[in-house]
Amino acid sequence: MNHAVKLIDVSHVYVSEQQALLAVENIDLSIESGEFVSFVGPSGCGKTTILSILAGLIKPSQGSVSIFNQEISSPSNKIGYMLQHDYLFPWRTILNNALVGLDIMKKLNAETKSHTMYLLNEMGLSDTFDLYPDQLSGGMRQRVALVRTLATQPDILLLDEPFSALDYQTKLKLEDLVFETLKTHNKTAILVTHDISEAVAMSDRVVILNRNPGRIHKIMNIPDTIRNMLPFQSREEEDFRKLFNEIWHELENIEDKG
Ligand SMILES: Nc1ncnc2c1ncn2[C@@H]1O[C@H](COP(=O)(O)OP(=O)(O)OP(=O)(O)O)[C@@H](O)[C@H]1O
Repeated sequence: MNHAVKLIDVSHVYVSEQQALLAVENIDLSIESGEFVSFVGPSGCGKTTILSILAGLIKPSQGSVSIFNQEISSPSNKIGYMLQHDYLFPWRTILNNALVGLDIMKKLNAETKSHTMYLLNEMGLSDTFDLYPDQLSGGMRQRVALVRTLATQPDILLLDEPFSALDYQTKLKLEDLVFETLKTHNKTAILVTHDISEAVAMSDRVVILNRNPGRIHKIMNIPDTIRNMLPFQSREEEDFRKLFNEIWHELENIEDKG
C-alpha cells in the first residue's frame, strides 16, 4: 500500500526543568496518498504536537514516522504547513509573498514563478499581484497563504486551524475552495480543527483524540454521500447531522472523563 504518512507507536514527552509531560502516546495511524484526514479533540490532546512531529519540527520520544515509506528525521520538502495566522510579510507584494517559500528553498525560476501566478489566478487573486497584504481582506490573505504553501508543490499539506480566524461566510467559501484545490492536485491533507462540521464536511476520515495523554480514541469513516460533495453542500445531507452528533457525543464523553 502506498502510504503518504505512517505513524507507528509514536509517543512524545516534553521535558523541562520542572516536569516531564507525556503529550501523545502510542499513536498508530496510516494515511493513504490523496486522503484527507482531520484531527479533532479537546484542547491539549496533542493535535499540534502530532503535526509538528509530521513536519519534522520535533522528533518523537518514541516510535517512527514515515513519509512515502521513508522515515523522516528532519523537515521534509514533501510537506507544506499552513497555519491559523497567514504570516504574510507586510513589505512584500502579494506575488512576492506567494513566492517566498520557493525563494527560501532556492527553487525560484521562471517555471515555478509561472506556476505560482497560475495558482493565484486559480484562487481568484489575479488582480492582487502588486498589492500589499494590508490591502486584502482576511479571506484573501488566507488564500495567498494557501498559494504560498502549494507553490513549493508539497505532496502533503498540514492544515492547523487555517480557517478559524475568518468570519463564518468566508470560512465556508474557503473550505470549498481548499477542498476542490486539494482534490484537483491530488494532495494528501491533515487538518486540525475544533469545528466538528468542518471536519465532517472536508474529510475522508476523522480521528478523535483523547487527552492526558493524547491518544487515538476513535476513527470515524465519512460515507461517500458526504465525501463526494463539496463541503458546503454536504452539510445538507442526513448522514452529516448523524455523524456530527456521534462525534459530538464522543467528545462530550472525553470532556466528562476530563
Ligand atoms: N513546547 C512545549 N513544552 C511543554 N509542553 C508542551 C509544549 N507544547 C505543548 N505542550 C503540552 O503538550 C500537550 C499537548 O499540546 P498540543 O499543543 O499539542 O495540544 P492541542 O491539541 O494542539 O491543543 P489546542 O487544541 O489547545 O491547540 C498539552 O498539555 C501542552 O500543554
